[in-house]
Amino acid sequence: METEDVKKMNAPKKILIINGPNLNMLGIREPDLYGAVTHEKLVGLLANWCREAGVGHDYFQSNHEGAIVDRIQEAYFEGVDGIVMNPAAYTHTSVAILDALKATAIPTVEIHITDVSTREDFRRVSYVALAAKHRIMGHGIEGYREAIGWLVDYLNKA
Ligand SMILES: O=C1C[C@@](O)(C(=O)O)C[C@@H](O)[C@@H]1O
Repeated sequence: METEDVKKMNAPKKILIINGPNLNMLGIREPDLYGAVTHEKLVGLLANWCREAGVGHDYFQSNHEGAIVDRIQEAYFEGVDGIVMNPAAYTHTSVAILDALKATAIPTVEIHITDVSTREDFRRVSYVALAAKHRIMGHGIEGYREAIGWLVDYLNKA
């Protein structure tokens, strides 16, 4: 078999993008911090960026911790190759989401629109970071594009 064929066989096929609580309010929510791009617009951008990166994707947004845990577990049984995740407020509180990421061992990139390291003290703690392969923060919506690119590169090399 040619090297190019092996590369294609091993290329990541599908990633899951998860947005946590209140990210469905993008465009309305504190635009000075989170910008003017609406959630609907972001969903379209994510689809474009995944297409550009040559990877399929599913998108999931929830305001509920358990629903996010369920979705991560489902991703494992579906054979999803990687996760891009903005856990939003659950970043700073959720042992359950950390445990789901550890249980499934799906390579995950954590992304935040704002730079959580320069905001309130409680935002400096990230449980998800303990399982994430990479973190991107403070690059606005563009951070999602970087996260997709980073994950696809990582999966291609893995
Ligand atoms: O909801 C969010 C969004 C956020 O994850 C971000 O994308 O900057 C930062 C979190 O602290 C906050 O709770």
